[in-house]
Amino acid sequence: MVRSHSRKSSLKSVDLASLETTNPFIKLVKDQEIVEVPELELESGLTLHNFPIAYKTWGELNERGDNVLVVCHALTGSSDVADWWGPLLGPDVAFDTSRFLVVCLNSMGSPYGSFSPLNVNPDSGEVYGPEFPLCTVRDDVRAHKIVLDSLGISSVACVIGGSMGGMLALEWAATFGSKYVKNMVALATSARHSAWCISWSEAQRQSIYSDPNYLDGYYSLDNQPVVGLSAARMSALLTYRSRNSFENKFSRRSPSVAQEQKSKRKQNKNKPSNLQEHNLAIHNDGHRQSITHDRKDSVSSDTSSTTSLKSVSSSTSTSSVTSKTGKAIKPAQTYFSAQSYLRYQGNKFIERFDANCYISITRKLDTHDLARDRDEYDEDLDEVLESIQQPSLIIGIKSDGLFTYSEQEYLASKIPNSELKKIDSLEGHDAFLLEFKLINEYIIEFLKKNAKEITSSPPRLWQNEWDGEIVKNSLFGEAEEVTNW
Ligand SMILES: CC(=O)SCCNC(=O)CCNC(=O)[C@H](O)C(C)(C)COP(=O)(O)OP(=O)(O)OC[C@H]1O[C@@H](n2cnc3c(N)ncnc32)[C@H](O)[C@@H]1OP(=O)(O)O
Ligand SMILES: N[C@@H](CCO)C(=O)O
Repeated sequence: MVRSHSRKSSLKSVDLASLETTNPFIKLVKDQEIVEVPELELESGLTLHNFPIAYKTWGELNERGDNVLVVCHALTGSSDVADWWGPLLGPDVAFDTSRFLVVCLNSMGSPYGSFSPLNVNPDSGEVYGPEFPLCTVRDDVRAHKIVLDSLGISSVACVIGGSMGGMLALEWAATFGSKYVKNMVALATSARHSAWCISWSEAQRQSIYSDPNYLDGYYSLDNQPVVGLSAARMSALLTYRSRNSFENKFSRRSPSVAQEQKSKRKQNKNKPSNLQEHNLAIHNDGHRQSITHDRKDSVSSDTSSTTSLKSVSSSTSTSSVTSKTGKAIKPAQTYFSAQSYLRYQGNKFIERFDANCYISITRKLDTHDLARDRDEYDEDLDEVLESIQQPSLIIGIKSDGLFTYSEQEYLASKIPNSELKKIDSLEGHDAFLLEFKLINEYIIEFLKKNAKEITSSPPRLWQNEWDGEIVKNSLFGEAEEVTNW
């Protein structure tokens, strides 16, 4: 793990304590900078003033101000590249901190420090909540460019991102051109959000809307619509993996005791005493907002789960629940490891994300269309892509059902100076966050070819904190040789 070395901006720093008053999620990201962007006109025509953008940097800027890698995060990521692409970050790996200044800026709408529904609206004195303005991917890159300027950056050696981050990478390349953005790497992404992806966003937002605690988005943070938000994350996760990765990982296994504990599925102390309670317990297992506990002791009042099927199962094998004819009831297995995984992931997510932010940032994805309002190309997507002059690397995942491999083929077929690489992983879309070895190799190879002046320069002798130890970067050896997976 490499620690960040903050590069200071000439923009005013935001008062963190005041931001944290209304946004408890900011403190999940350590050591980031948050600056105030004085003004930006959004694509919608609305002008924002003095709004926060969070960022982190690693490495040092060279004298020319051009050894910069801009790394863009995905939907629920933050500026902390070390947190989600850690193995790619450090001396001599893809995001080579001994030669590049690596910068990651947080997208608007995210709860991790940039302008979001959790900020106070100066006009009302209340948090924006559902009144937060629509911000697009193009708005993000224009806001982020203002921050890069404030860091003394003259041009970007390469912009890199996966999924939503890939949308930003494409917008960076199209908006600022090849004089400013020299190269681009886009993984598992699209030039415009597909009908399939828009539909998944919609289904996830509907989960949130249907939570009685949602209150049109005017909920208080201590009573978030966590049921809807966790359901949204569960269905999103299914789109991030593949059928075969789940089959491989879980099959029809039951969860282990540890997994069951992780999913917070409580044992019901009161075993079902009759057939109705027994059936009810199976029926509502995992229902987070069960009201039945008001009527029956036999159903847990725990907010994260209701009655434990395990107790039901054991009760049915050992208990006296019987049919009218006195026959012991033995239900088939109804609780599986795959379920406990989803419940755990849902629980984990509500600890780190906000429902209005989720709605805002999924709407951002839906608006993504590289051709929108690019009148010089008659809003023709082929023409917009053909205008991207930068050497580009497109990385696609064969099993990705969300941003399909054929979408990556399309990008590579239209962007003139591009190459396409494949990740043959079972993991589906999220392979862009998991298949570090291959991604590292592809990016190193691409940068060696296209950012040769920087990759072949001697490492800058800044002191690097690696695994807590202060070490000097090696002056010898090729990147591949020192990459120990
Ligand atoms: C401040 C911030 O948090 S910034 C945001 C960080 N996140 C991002 O950037 C978003 C991108 N990242 C992601 O989407 C994910 O982290 C990924 C795709 C990279 C990896 O997902 P993970 O959840 O870490 O991995 P995976 O899907 O394998 O799940 C592993 C977890 O499920 C648990 N688990 C596995 N099987 C089961 C099961 N049957 N029942 C219960 N739990 C299970 C594991 O114990 C593990 O728990 P842990 O997270 O407490 O270690
Ligand atoms: N797992 C990623 C997927 C979105 O591309 C995220 O949560 O950001």
